[in-house]
Amino acid sequence: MALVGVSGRRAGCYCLRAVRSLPFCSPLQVPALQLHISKTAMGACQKDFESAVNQVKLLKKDPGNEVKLKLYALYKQATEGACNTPKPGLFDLINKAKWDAWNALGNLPKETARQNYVDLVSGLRSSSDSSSQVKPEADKKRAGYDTLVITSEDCITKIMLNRPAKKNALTTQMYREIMLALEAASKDDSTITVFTGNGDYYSSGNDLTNFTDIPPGGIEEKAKNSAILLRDFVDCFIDFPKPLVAVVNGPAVGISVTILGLFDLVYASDRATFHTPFSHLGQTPEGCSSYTFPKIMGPAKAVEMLIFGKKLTAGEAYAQGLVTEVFPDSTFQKEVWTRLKAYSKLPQNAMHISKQIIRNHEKEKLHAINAEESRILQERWLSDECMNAVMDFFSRKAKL
Ligand SMILES: CCCC/C=C/CC(=O)SCCNC(=O)CCNC(=O)[C@H](O)C(C)(C)COP(=O)(O)OP(=O)(O)OC[C@H]1O[C@@H](n2cnc3c(N)ncnc32)[C@H](O)[C@@H]1OP(=O)(O)O
Repeated sequence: MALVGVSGRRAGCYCLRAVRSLPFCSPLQVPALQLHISKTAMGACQKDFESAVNQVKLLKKDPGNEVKLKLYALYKQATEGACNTPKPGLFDLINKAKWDAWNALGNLPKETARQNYVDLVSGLRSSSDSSSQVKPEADKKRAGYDTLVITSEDCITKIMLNRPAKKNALTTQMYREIMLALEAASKDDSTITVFTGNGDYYSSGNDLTNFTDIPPGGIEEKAKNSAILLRDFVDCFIDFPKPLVAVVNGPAVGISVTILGLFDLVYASDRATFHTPFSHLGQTPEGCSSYTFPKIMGPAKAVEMLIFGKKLTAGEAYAQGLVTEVFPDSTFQKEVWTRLKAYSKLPQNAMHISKQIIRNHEKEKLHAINAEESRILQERWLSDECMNAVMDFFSRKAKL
């Protein structure tokens, strides 16, 4: 089984740009996914799986590169199991994107991968079938994401973190899906892109179970991979070309707070709090916050947050310039979305060019800071301080 005929373009956020250049030659086929069923793909839903593989070739509409990558990864997982090939080189963009997508599935069982593949194709078929009908300009949920709900309406693409039972803690898969979603949003018709959380939390930050899934190369390899993931993830925010808005519906922790310094608007419910307990976790700042926070709120207040882990209320975060505006929780959604819908009607090009003027001169510096923060964290994650903090969380001794 092979993915064939792919070609790449040069890129900064290389993983995602590689996805962009996955080819789609004919509107009636998915030639990048010329799949042959492997004999290893046995099991309860084998027939459904084979049928789904065939249906992919008959899709009327290009499902988009992120979905194609997802299909590729699920197919490989279903037929060969966990990613077992060496990681392609840094500049082998296409193969690295494919490898990353497959590797992100970790130890997902083959049967689950088969089922997920079947479900994904079924979703694609129904959206492909219905897209040939006349449709109102309706809210369209994007297929191909397990941890996010992505919709586009009124020229706004909304990326909603969707693990409410886990307080929207960010798993490895979620980081990858967010990067894919940002890449797609940078190219879609929307004017602005919005992040928010489903449920009572905006996000509880990095999912601490990310530290428990240790690869064969041991914890050093885990730390190295995590540092690369972190750097790539934050790079996508630094480079994002359209106005980026955070609709902070509830408490925010860790990396979900630090990257707010890279957003263009931050609207918060008065229920939201902002907490970066890095020292408590034996960790250090990321998301460029070691630079953006002192710049936004002054060094004294930044130190209180980033070194001493002071949790800010929404009102305090507003007073310190991290938040643009705070709304009462009871009217938060209504007020914010009314505002954003009005903003989204402003001339798109003017807004995007203004963002470039405001942000571009700092991009190089931000990338360097991101690389340095990620490098330092790679070491921190191997420290006793950090490992003990993670173990404390799982033994329920510690809570923020
Ligand atoms: C690769 C890139 C790395 C980037 C690094 C970033 C650094 C950071 O983001 S540091 C911040 C890490 N986050 C935390 O330390 C938060 C840990 N969570 C908590 O302290 C608490 O869960 C909470 C204060 C957020 C909420 O407490 P509450 O009592 O309301 O709810 P819980 O019962 O604790 O949570 C429900 C459910 O969700 C699980 N969960 C919540 N947050 C996380 C998390 N960050 N990682 C893993 N799991 C989390 C929690 O365990 C519960 O699960 P169960 O229902 O299965 O017990």
